[in-house]
Amino acid sequence: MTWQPLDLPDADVRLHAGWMAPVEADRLLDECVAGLPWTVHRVRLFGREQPAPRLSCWLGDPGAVYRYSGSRHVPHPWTPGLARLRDRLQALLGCPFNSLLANLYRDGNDAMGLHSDDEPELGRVPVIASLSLGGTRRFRLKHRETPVIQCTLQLRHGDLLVMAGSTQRNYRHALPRTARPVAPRVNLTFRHVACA
Ligand SMILES: O=C(O)CCC(=O)C(=O)O
Ligand SMILES: [Fe+2]
Repeated sequence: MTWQPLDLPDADVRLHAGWMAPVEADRLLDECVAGLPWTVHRVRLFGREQPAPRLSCWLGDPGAVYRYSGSRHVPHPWTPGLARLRDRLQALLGCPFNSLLANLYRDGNDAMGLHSDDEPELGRVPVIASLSLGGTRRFRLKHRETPVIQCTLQLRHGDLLVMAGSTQRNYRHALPRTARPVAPRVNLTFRHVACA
């Protein structure tokens, strides 16, 4: 398998199914679940602060402070394994990543609602590289202006999804809940934030 561009107007989304080999993905999943300082972030939803339905952790370079859903996040330092993965993704995609949001979806009740990764510090044309580990989950993309333009992908263990260009400006994305029994899933989204 290699890169598959998604056929979506006003966007640049590419999926490399099985980008990371299963053995390596197994090891990284275990390292992340056991080794990252997971917390429940608070998110602002309809004007109210509430606990996010998932566990999360920010990692990054010391200056890469990031505002997300109304809170200010100072990153944890890179672990050796995640710093190596960051270097690999920078070389592969030819762009810098100084920050990583890791999410742990413990079961099908954990989810992420429709949003864009369009905070000002990500810049006008952010490149977001997202690695999926663990249980397969659905990922939805929905056009902002024309919501009938949407697509749903299944993200599997080792899949790498890259959202670039005008994707964040024109689309929102989500990881919906599911009633199906699903294994825990870790998602690693590498980003570049402008340092203050
Ligand atoms: O879990 C996913 O695949 C999506 C995560 C996401 O959209 C985010 O971290 O901003
Ligand atoms: Fe996102």
